[in-house]
Amino acid sequence: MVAIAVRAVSKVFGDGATAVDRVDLDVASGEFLVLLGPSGCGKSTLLRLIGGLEEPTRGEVLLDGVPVTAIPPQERNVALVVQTFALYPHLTVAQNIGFPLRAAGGSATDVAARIAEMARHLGIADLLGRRPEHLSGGQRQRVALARALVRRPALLLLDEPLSNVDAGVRADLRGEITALARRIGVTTVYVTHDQNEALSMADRVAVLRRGVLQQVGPPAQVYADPRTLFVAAFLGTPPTSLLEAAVYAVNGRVVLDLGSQEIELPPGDPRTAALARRHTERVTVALRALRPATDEPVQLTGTVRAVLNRGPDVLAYLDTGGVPTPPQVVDFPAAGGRSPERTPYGFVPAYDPEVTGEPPPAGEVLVRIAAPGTVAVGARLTAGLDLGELLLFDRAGRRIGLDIIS
Ligand SMILES: Nc1ncnc2c1ncn2[C@@H]1O[C@H](COP(=O)(O)OP(=O)(O)OP(=O)(O)O)[C@@H](O)[C@H]1O
Repeated sequence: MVAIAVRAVSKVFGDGATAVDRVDLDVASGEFLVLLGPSGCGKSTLLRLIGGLEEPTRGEVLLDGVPVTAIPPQERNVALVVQTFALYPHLTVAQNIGFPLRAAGGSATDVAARIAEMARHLGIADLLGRRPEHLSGGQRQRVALARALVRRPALLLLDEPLSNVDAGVRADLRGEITALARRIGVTTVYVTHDQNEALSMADRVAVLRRGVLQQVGPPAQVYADPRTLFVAAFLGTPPTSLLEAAVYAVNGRVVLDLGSQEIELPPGDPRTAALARRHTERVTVALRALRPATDEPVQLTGTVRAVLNRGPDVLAYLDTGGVPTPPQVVDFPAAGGRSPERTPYGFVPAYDPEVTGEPPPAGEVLVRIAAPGTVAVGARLTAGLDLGELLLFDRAGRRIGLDIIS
């Protein structure tokens, strides 16, 4: 096992594209770290930089304190498995798994024992005589993992290894990979764009956007306590609802005006001081799926626009009449919006001057209704709001009041 230190690493490709932008990251020995982010955010490039397969333009990567570029490839003891891992078609499963050991001059007995051990770990002992063409996608990735791990690498790098595998098998393999990495003791960096995969597998998850590291932490923490609007929007099943609000903060009263409804923060809410400085500003309110109202002091009412039955629950798409922030979280301050209008509190919010054009569709929040409950399209529905779970972001996508909360 090896500890990874990424120090102020940037990677700029020949065409000028910055794939990785001043990333600092530490991965402890034996840790399972997942790099998460949308397509093109630099995950694979960062993984390759960690493995020493790419050289940083600036900064350096150290494995157990030694810069990787200083270590010859054959001595790096790094194994990489990618999405479409090529097995040798003319070799059997056993020969494929044993290939790296034979290439390194291992004895026949030792090679056979290690093949049997890896095959047992990955549940493919009955496939050893088959050729890759007679394997399913999931079985092939098991063989690829066995071949990567048979050399007992100190560092395992996995680049979307399950994206070509059927959904059911993928769920099984997620659990097996994390259990196996822990059992055999290998530091693992796993790349995915799938938040569920990341949250279910990682000891810690590192979220990347456009080459910039947004946040690193245990899955539950990154989910519950996102530092940026991007992280809040990227993590959420069902998707996080994002609404625009104008801040009214006068005489100790703090109201988030959503257009047709409002959320008033109670006196003493830890975010009050931060919001008091933002009177008349426009902020983004991020809401994870709500529940039908019971006796919460703050509630949102709307018309049910669509209903999605998901088995264990029903998801209602509630039109609250508010203004949405685009879910893809475009670069601020260019987010879509509406023409400036006075709020009921008598001020014109500080909207971005460049915003013009059509008013966006009305803001929608998702309400999760426990099965077997249901709700009709067109019905009025009131959702309850837990203010402790309300996330607020400024126009640069930074969390408001985080300094107070954390
Ligand atoms: N060899 C290369 N030459 C030029 N640009 C590259 C090269 N490799 C990656 N890039 C660019 O760097 C950026 C990051 O790419 P990278 O493959 O690391 O992203 P990713 O998050 O892994 O995406 P995906 O999930 O789609 O694989 C992209 O804009 C990509 O086009």
